[in-house]
Parts: sequence; C-alpha cells; structure tokens
Amino acid sequence: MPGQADTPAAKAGAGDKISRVGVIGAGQMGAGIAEVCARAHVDVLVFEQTRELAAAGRARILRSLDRGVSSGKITEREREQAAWRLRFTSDLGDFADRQLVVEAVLEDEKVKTAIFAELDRIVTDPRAVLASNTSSIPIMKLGMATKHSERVVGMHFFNPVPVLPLVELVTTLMTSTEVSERAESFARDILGKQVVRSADRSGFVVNALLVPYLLSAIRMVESGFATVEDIDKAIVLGLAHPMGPLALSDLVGLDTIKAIADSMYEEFKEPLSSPPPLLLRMVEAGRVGKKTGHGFYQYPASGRPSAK
Ligand SMILES: C[C@H](O)CC(=O)SCCNC(=O)CCNC(=O)[C@H](O)C(C)(C)COP(=O)(O)OP(=O)(O)OC[C@H]1O[C@@H](n2cnc3c(N)ncnc32)[C@H](O)[C@@H]1OP(=O)(O)O
Repeated sequence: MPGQADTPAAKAGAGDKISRVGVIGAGQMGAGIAEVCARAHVDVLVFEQTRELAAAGRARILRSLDRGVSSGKITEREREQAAWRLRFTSDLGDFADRQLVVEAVLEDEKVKTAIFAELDRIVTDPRAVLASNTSSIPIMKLGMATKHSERVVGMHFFNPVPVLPLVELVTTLMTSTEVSERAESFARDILGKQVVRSADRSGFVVNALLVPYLLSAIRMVESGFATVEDIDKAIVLGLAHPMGPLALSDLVGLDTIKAIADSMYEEFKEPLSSPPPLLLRMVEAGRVGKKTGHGFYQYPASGRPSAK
C-alpha cells in the first residue's frame, strides 16, 4: 500500500498492534466505526447479512467520506484509500483472522449474545479482542455467551463516529488486563480517540446521564409543558449544547433510546429511566428519527429538518 510505512498503524508496530479489524453491522454506528478504522489505515472487514444491506452500508460510509472531503477534514486521496480498505462479507467465518472485532448490531441482547457465541468459535487467536458497541447492555452478559470471557470488552463510540472523539471502554470482572490495554491502545493510538473507562453498569457513563435527560424532554412534550422546538431552542441557546434533546433523540434513533431505557430500567429500576408512552407509540409507528425520515422532526432526503 503506498505510504503505508508512515501510517499510524505501521508506526504503532503492526506486528503486535491491531491492524485487521472486523465490524459487525453497517448501520449508522457500524458504518461510522468502519469508516474511522479505514481512515486510520486499518484493514476493515464489515459483516452485513445481505448484499443489499452491505451496499447500503458502503453507500453510507462513502457519503460520510464525501462529507469529510467537502468539509476539508480529509483529502480526495485519503477518501479513496479509506474506501479501498473497506471490504464487506456476509459470512462471519471470514472473520477468523481478525485481531479485533467490534459488534454494532441493533440493541437486542439475544441477537448480540448469539453473535458473541459464534465469534468465539470463529476467532481462535487468544489475543484477539471481541468488543461490543452496545449502548447499554452489560458486557458481562455478552462475555458469558463465550468460552473466553477474558477477551470481551465494551468499546462504545458516539454518533457521528467520525466527529465525536470519545470511546467508553468497559471492562468486566472477567476481562483480562492485556485485552483491555490492547483495546484502549487501539482506540487512542490508532484511531486517535480519547478513552474514558466505565464500570460495567447499564448505560455506562454517558448514556446513564444522557438517557434520563432525553426521556425527561419527551415527557415534557407529552405533557404539553413546552413544544419540541422551544425545548430544543432552550437547550441550544440556554446551555450552548450543539443540539437540543429532541433533535438529538432523532439523531440517536428513538428505537435505540427505548432499548437503552429498557436496559437501564431493568438494571436500576429508576422511574426516570422508564420509557414514556409517547416514545413507545412513536417507535411502534416507525417514527424513529432521522434514519426513517420522521421523528420529532421530519427529514427530507435532502435539506434541513423541519417541524413535525
Ligand atoms: C446513543 C449512543 O449509545 C451514544 C451516542 O451516540 S449519544 C449521541 C452523541 N452525539 C451528540 O451528542 C451529537 C451532538 N451534536 C453535534 O455534535 C453536532 O450537532 C453535529 C456534529 C451532529 C452536527 O454539527 P453541525 O455543526 O450541525 O454540522 P457540521 O458543521 O456539518 O459538522 C460539525 C463538524 O463535524 C465535521 N464533520 C461532519 N461530518 C463529518 C464527516 N463525515 N467526517 C469528518 N468530519 C465531519 C464538520 O467538518 C464540522 O467540523 P468543524 O466544526 O471543524 O467545521
């Protein structure tokens, strides 16, 4: 590969450090994770169930790379090289040579535990790291689905992944120090992210604080306390957040917020973590936010969001 000797992966010592990554799922988080890995000169293999989903995932990543070019974050050449490093498969067996796998499928504990059990059989290198980008499911539950729970960690990225610099690293009572250090070094030294460590508690640090706040904003709308637009305006102008809680809920996805709330409520039984009926109805209606074009706001295929 041209110029590879200068790449961050090569500088870090590709023999020992992670240079072959697998990402499971090319939805908004999986695509973002695959993109930042490819931009960091890492060889990336992405699993999607069908050719159609793989094509949609690739298109999502290419759009984001285009945005990186148009906003001056990366050059045309870097865009091309990153796209070239991304391969897709619908056979998890192809992950046998991966040194790190990041699972980023929907927030469903059964689906995730089945994936971890299968990955454990496929990826036999004892030094390989098996990571989940789960937003809230305790990592121990995923580790215990494997025979090698010492290899399992949480690596929780934030949306949009190419823009937000944080990774929460979650280790369990079973995770080995070597595995947690490899995962941390990959996120920090190869991807250039900043890492905070969190105990293995549902929601970890960020969502444990964020989700009760988002649910409170949804309850405000539900009770007629204030409008969607005024709540968001108040937070943007009054607290200097980049976006208000309802726009942010749309960005994260209301289905994801419900799944996180369910998981946190199951763990802590805090009323503030219980999903309000308006959230449940919107999820049932398929109005889950930006990814479906309709949530608290409407998102035309192109252009700015508008009120519901
Ligand atoms: C639920 C999960 O478990 C956890 C989560 O993910 S919680 C959600 C966390 N996310 C947030 O809180 C998002 C908060 N919102 C934001 O940060 C901002 O509103 C936003 C980044 C989404 C959009 O910001 P906005 O200013 O409207 O857009 P835009 O100007 O196009 O982009 C902002 C910056 O990102 C850069 N950028 C955007 N897309 C990019 C891409 N694909 N690649 C590289 N850079 C990109 C832009 O160049 C710009 O950089 P600059 O400030 O240096 O010029």
